[in-house]
Amino acid sequence: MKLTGVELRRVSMPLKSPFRTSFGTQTAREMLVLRAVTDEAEGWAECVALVDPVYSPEYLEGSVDVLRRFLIPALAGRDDLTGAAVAPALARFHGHAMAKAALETAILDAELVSLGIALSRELGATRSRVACGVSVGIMDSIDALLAAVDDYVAQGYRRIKLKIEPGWDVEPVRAVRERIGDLDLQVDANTAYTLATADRLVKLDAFDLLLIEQPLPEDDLLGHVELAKRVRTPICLDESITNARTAAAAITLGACQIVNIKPGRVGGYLESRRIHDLCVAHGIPVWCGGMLETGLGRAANVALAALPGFVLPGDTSASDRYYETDITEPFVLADGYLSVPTGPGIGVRPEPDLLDAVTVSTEWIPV
Ligand SMILES: CSCC[C@@H](NC(=O)CCC(=O)O)C(=O)O
Ligand SMILES: [Mg+2]
Repeated sequence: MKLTGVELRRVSMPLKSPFRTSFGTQTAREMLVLRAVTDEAEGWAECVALVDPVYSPEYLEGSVDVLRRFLIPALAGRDDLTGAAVAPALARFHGHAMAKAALETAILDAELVSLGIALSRELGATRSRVACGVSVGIMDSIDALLAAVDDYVAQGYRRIKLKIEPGWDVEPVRAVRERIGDLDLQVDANTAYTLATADRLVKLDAFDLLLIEQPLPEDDLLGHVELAKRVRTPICLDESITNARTAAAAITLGACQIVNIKPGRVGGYLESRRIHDLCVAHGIPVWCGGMLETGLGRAANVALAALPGFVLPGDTSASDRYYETDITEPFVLADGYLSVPTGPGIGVRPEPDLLDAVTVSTEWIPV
């Protein structure tokens, strides 16, 4: 397969309601959609980098720049291009996992479409549907939080995840646990605590949580090792897990007992499968994280979440969790599950007029 060029499309999707985490509040999701044109098929993907480098060092304009100047040109001139060849071709460039993931996924999608193979099949999925959790932001009041949680429980979500930060942790978790009975419940701090302020997290042991996600800064593996000795609730890492090597280090050190696998954060779906395989070998449960993806990223995440080691509900919510209108056929929750796409590649395509309606700009990069 030979790459002709890549279209980079800035997209802005309004959120149905503000999504507040410990690192800020989002009211719209601006992201990058990639369309890779090859001599055999087109491939689609999205780059999940945020506009600001507040979740990880990557940010949207940085991804555009590194794709335009380094990553896309690195794939020029090859007539044997495959999805598996992308990461090695980009390895000399440090970092930029989300930009690399998007480019690899677009090439992998084109390859699988040309072969008529579904991404789920390529990755080794064993399920036809995946159990879904939902991520609930920090709210202005406990009442507002409970109203939102009631709605998600009524929709059938199989797990509730609450964003927390110092000052919004024990009380909201207690209120939600009392409200939802024994439904699966977990929290995500997005690095908001330090070992000095983490003692509050010991109080969360009273609420039978599935896990506490990324309580400390992403580079504080030893802090997580110490915290894991103080809290009974399992520690799950997100931002700290940047590839299979850091996953192996975190597991070996005892920094985490569960791993959130996010394809954009780790450089793509092939590295995600490597992390999955590593965690299964170590008896570490994994689940699929989310970055408020459109149906493009959501389709690929659901395919990944269908692998056998994904034993916990992921942040693979329905399209209407964040968006009135998705740019693909919407993903609709059925009994708390999403069906795994069966079509070739990622199994979905943007609907042109819906995509145009949220497009801010497009740029063609020939190779
Ligand atoms: C806007 S970045 C959000 C990162 C956050 N993601 C979620 O909470 C799930 C978002 C989703 O439902 O896609 C995480 O750290 O796990
Ligand atoms: Mg997280």
